[in-house]
Amino acid sequence: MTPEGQALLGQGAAELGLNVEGQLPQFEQLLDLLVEANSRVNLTALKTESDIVLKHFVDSLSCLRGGHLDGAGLRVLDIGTGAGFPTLPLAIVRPEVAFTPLDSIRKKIDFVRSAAEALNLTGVTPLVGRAETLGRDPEHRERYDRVVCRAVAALPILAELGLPLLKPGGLLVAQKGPISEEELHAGRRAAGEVGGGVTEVDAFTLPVLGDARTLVVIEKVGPTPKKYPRREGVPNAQPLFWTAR
Ligand SMILES: C[S@@+](CC[C@H](N)C(=O)[O-])C[C@H]1O[C@@H](n2cnc3c(N)ncnc32)[C@H](O)[C@@H]1O
Repeated sequence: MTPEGQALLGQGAAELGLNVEGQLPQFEQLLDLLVEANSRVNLTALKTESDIVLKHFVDSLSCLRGGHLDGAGLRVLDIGTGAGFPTLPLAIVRPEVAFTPLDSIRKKIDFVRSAAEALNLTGVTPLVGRAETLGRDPEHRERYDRVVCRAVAALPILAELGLPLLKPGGLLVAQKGPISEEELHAGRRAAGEVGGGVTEVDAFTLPVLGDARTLVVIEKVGPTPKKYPRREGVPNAQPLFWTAR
């Protein structure tokens, strides 16, 4: 990583209240692995060092706002992790947390697995599959303390995919760009339908770049009805309470 990249990472993390100096070698290695893998398979649209540092690394770390991922032994599922975001940056700074990054695309999870091994992130257990399938699997349903997801789907869809996987009292932390009142309203209704309630809507700007971001937190306050999640593809095709696309 160039000195400019290191400075951006340090500044971005500092704005989030984090000091990542000790983890700089791991972030540098992750950058190298991502750039190298991206030259062979298309893993992420972001290609420049500054984009990867700010829009992948720092953006993923912004998920730590609110302290919802602080706690040794927390079990965290990352739905639609893609090339490992937000899991990999989070696992670098929170090695005491157990992360399960999930994606339906095998080549993406192959990368996440090899990167986690190379970085010695022993708390990371990547999984190929769909959230709808996991949500109906007794080995995964109601087994997680937290579900995180970044740039995956509209809030009502995330509520249906995420809430079945949470233990009672668990939290879904959805990382989004700016969110419309309509999406938020539908998300609140969908959360209620699947046993959750929105407890926090944290609008902020991304360090350095100033892009608008929102962290929406949904708490699992009651059981999720057995009929959720619906079968693969249905939550996306017919989102609960949400028609505006
Ligand atoms: C736009 S990408 C975002 C990737 C990553 N979270 C990030 O922020 O860079 C969305 C990812 O979610 C995955 N995905 C979408 N729906 C899914 C589902 N129901 N179960 C598992 N993965 C899903 C896709 O395969 C894709 O890799």
